[in-house]
Amino acid sequence: MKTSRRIIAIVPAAGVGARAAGPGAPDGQPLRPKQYRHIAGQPMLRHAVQALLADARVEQVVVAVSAEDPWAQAALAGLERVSCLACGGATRAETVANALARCGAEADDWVLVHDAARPGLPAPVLAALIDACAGDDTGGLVAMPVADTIKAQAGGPAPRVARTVPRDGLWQAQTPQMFRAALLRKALAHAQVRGLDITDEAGAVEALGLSPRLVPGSLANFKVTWPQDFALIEQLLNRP
Ligand SMILES: Nc1ccn([C@@H]2O[C@H](COP(=O)(O)OP(=O)(O)OP(=O)(O)O)[C@@H](O)[C@H]2O)c(=O)n1
Ligand SMILES: C[C@](O)(CO)[C@H](O)COP(=O)(O)O
Repeated sequence: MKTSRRIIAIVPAAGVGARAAGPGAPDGQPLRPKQYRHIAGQPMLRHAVQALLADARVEQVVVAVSAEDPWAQAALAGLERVSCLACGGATRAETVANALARCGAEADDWVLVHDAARPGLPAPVLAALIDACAGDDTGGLVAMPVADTIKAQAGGPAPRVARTVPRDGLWQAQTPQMFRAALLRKALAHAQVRGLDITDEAGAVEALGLSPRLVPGSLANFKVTWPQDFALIEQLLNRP
């Protein structure tokens, strides 16, 4: 029997971008979800998808959008190796699980999950993740070692420090995150049945008792989350 080892990317793009919305557009209309706002001349989603397509080992990019999404087709027009599924869920994890159920990945295929909100993924970071995971039994994720001193917040009306948290060995999770399709399906189903609040694929895999590989990421791969993030990502993506 042939062992399938394709790499299929899933881009969850069914969020509303509430934290990025700010006060709204100057004309009073609500802003479109952040993944469709233009950065360096094209939608954020298109940048994120192109970053994955830059590695020829990625066979297909599956973009998961919400059912009433009127923007995805235009945002992805003309891109090869890209398909779109209207399978958004109430949470990011649900969107990923829905896409995983419908994307056609076989058990042994690798699945790379990458946020639409991370348009600055550098090609060498993606290549390093694929290289590191291809020979790994569990899979892994891109992440950044914590550089700043970390404070835990105390209760009360205004934010105050409860304590300083030792940062040794702490990493900030980014995407892409790369796992075999069968493992990721099992992990997401397990998290759902147990009612676990997981915010990334690695978290679901960890809940099975496994230890995903950490691959150093990049500051450029930050998640566009707040209104002020657009100016920064615009500068980064406009750099020659
Ligand atoms: N139900 C959801 C929620 C999020 N996402 C996607 O998950 C990625 C990371 O999520 P985040 O940055 O938190 O995006 P939003 O949920 O849109 O942002 P917010 O929490 O500010 O509303 C984004 O590509 C977003 O579109 C998704 O596909 N389905
Ligand atoms: C998956 C993720 O990008 C890792 O940092 C992040 O958790 C997604 O954002 P959310 O705010 O947790 O949905």
